Amino acid sequence: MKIGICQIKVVQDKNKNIENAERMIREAALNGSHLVVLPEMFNCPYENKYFLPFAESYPGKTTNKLASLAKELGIYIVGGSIPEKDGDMVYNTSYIFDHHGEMIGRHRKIHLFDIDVLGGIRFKESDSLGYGEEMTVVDTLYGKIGVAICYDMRFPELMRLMALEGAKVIVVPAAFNMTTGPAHWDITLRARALDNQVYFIAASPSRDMDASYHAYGHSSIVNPWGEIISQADEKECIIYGEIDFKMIEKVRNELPLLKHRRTDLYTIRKG
Ligand SMILES: NC(=O)CCC(=O)C(=O)O
Repeated sequence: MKIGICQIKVVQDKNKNIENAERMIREAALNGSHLVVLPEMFNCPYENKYFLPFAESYPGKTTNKLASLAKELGIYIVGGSIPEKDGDMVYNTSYIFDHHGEMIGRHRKIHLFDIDVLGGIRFKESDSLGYGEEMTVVDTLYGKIGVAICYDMRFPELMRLMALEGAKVIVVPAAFNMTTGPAHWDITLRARALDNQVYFIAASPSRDMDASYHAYGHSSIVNPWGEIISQADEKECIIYGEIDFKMIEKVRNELPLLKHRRTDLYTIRKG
């Protein structure tokens, strides 16, 4: 399975963002991608004040475009994430489409990015967004794929549950920043891939120093041995990588971490 990650430059015009995503998805498909991945909030600047005005209910303009592209091009799309409106709530939501254009999964970000790093970044997603409540693992022709969004990847329990649920590939639309990105991006992706013996696919927007949030970029594909096999810099681009399912089995057989877990000891006992 060939993966294409579109590291999109997000602007303040939703239509332009959708057009740009379409252009890049078409290019990635033309170059042989079976699964195309977009970044977190790819149709909307990553700032609380934009989430509600850019939000749409399902089905909407953005998801209709993704569904029709998936069908026309015969590819799977993990549609980054967009602000999703549901009643009075807005969620940070990723829609997943199969090669027939059917929506096969929807992940609402479970862990909201509420942080305050002294001298660095402060962000409080929960000021404008609601919490997702479910893990997302979808069935594809290629096997099971887990989907989570950005800050979700910092929670090893969720990643492990997806692996135990059968995911061989974990896809994470994301948007780390210039405080945490240089310090934590590579190491987190590599650790999650290594711990769970999965391919780990992380998609970021490109960096725009004129925006209020400076995305780290560095969209990456990491193999189950923890090696980065493809990585972008900070600019708009598409990167590619092959998923070798035999390698997942080989690593899991040679180093049977998932089998060696001592689950009998992993419960905190009181008293
Ligand atoms: N959009 C996000 O969830 C950002 C997460 C992030 O930057 C981090 O350090 O975690």
